Amino acid sequence: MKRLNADHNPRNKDRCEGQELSRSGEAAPGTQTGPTEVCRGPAGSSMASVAEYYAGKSVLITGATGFMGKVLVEKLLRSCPEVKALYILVRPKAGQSMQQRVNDMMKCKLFDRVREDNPDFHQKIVAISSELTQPGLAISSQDVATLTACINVVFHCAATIRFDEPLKHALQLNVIATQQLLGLAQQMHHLEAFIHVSTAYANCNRKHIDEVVYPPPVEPKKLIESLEWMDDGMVRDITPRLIGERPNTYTYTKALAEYVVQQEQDKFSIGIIRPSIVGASWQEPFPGWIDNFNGPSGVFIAAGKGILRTMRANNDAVADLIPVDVVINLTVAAGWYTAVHRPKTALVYNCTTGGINPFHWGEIEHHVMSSFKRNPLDQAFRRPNANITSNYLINQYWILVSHKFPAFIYDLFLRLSGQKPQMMRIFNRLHKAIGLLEYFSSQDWEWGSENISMLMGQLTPEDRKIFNFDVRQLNWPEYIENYCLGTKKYVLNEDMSDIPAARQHLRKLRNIRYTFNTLLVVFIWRVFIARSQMARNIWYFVVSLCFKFLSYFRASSTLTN
Ligand SMILES: CCCCCCCCCCCCCCCCCC(=O)SCCNC(=O)CCNC(=O)[C@H](O)C(C)(C)COP(=O)(O)OP(=O)(O)OC[C@H]1O[C@@H](n2cnc3c(N)ncnc32)[C@H](O)[C@@H]1OP(=O)(O)O
Ligand SMILES: NC(=O)C1=CN([C@@H]2O[C@H](COP(=O)(O)OP(=O)(O)OC[C@H]3O[C@@H](n4cnc5c(N)ncnc54)[C@H](OP(=O)(O)O)[C@@H]3O)[C@@H](O)[C@H]2O)C=CC1
Repeated sequence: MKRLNADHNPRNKDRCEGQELSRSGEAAPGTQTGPTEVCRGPAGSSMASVAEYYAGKSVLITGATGFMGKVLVEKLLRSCPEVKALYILVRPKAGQSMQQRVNDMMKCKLFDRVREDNPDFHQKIVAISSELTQPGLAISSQDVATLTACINVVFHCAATIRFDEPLKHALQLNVIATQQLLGLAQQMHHLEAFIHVSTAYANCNRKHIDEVVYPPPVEPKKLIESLEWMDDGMVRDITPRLIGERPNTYTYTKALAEYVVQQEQDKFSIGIIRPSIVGASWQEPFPGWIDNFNGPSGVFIAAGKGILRTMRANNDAVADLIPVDVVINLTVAAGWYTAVHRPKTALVYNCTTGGINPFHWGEIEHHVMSSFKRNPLDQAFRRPNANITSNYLINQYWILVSHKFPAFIYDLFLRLSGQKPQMMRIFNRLHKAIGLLEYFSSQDWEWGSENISMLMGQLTPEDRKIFNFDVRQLNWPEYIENYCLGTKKYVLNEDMSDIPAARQHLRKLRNIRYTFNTLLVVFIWRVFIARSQMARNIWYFVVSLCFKFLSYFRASSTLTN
């Protein structure tokens, strides 16, 4: 471990020696953040509660229109009501101007509680036009001047989270844009904390992951320079060699980004948050809030609609889901801690559940299925009945029997009735998506969580409740139930009052299945009987046995009367 010369920087003058809270030693010298040393900030500031700290502060958020960014904006407005302003970097998209997008975002149900507390909450949100893939993040010089003059805390959430992103694009957004944002942060006169949102899977090539920044797979600067002159075809060809044991360009570029962020730890105080698989909210602002198909949500929905019947996953592997509100509470608290205590080196927080309150994919399957049977989704294709298996061949068999065959029959029916076939197309997309997720559901990892415990210990009892990230209290079955309901209400926008009709629909599907199965058995049997003497003999034997039993039963009941 090399202690970096934080005190060479005038901004770090009042950093002081602190007590050691955790020690982990695997990373290479000069690249690891541990042991995590903390130090007291200026007298009095360490006594401030989280909300007191954010009072009067200006905060910059990237990725505020995304899943986690929105929850972060909401939480800061609701639980730190004295925050001065939230500057959010937003780009125009899909024919909508930046302002239209921000207006739509603020109308979202997620903000209902904030709206109740403060109907004028939108006045605190300042949208700044920015395209992160452009030079200078495409922020106007006037906006740069505003940001450098007033920002106290930066939360960097923006990223491409697609698993199939071409390397050049993933690098552009996840690494180069991060570098540019760090450049902007350096110019900020009053910056107190820079919080970077990474992923717990940035180092998924390791089995045990400590709260340290590991050596990058390649020096980011060199990679950026090399990719500059390569055309897309060349980059595509060398991507598998570059990403090595990592499953995709997403985890690879997130690992590089962590390193790039850590390189700036001498210049300002940094925190790196590493959430695992972020799911619907647990408690805040209400249980079950979710607004996208990413990660497990798409899988749950596909299973709830009866489309997904089989997937490769290990029943006994830990499903490291983490509720979005837990991640955001930790992020806000880490912002407070980083600003107030000014750690000498970037502190990494592994925001995971597996080591603290483990739950397994097999259990997830059970609870998701029973939840969707109790509260079905509208117009299910078949009755929800998904099974996970770690066996490749068994999975392939069920894909053929339970995915491809029904899709073929359904598309045939659509064709015959003059409609456009669609089921095969849906299944092809589903297979692509689950194929990309299987890596994460087929194995498990261990994450160290000393910094999380340390942070929890630093909060006042009141803050521990307001910014709760103690997942020991998480009741998984209840959480999964609310998660499934959340996908129904907020992702699919289905009406809860239609649940009785959805149940009726499932009963209809069950009856269709029973009828179909009975007809199939009768048909096969008839074909068999017509062709085989042995089958006929068995059939006569069974029928005569039934008759004998009936006559015996009749005779014995006549005698007793
Ligand atoms: C009950 C059984 C129990 C099962 C248990 C097993 C569950 C396993 C779950 C494992 C999750 C592991 C996640 C690991 C997360 C790593 C953590 C992070 O840092 S990173 C954070 C995590 N990052 C991610 O999760 C990113 C993963 N997603 C991707 O990379 C891309 O979306 C894509 C490659 C899958 C499809 O690309 P492309 O073909 O260009 O198409 P589009 O993108 O345009 O979408 C097309 C359609 O598909 C829809 N849909 C989307 N996702 C899913 C899904 N998962 N599923 C189903 N559907 C999905 C989408 O809504 C759309 O529908 P529609 O509007 O047309 O109707
Ligand atoms: N979701 C998960 O399971 C996990 C997420 N994370 C991390 O959390 C962070 C947030 O993830 P999440 O909220 O789920 O992701 P989303 O995809 O929901 O949000 C991504 C955000 O980044 C913005 N963005 C993307 N490209 C650009 C661009 N070129 N210019 C400006 N803004 C851009 C998006 O803006 P726009 O709306 O304009 O597209 C959006 O606001 C990411 O860093 C991710 O790596 C970590 C672990 C798990």
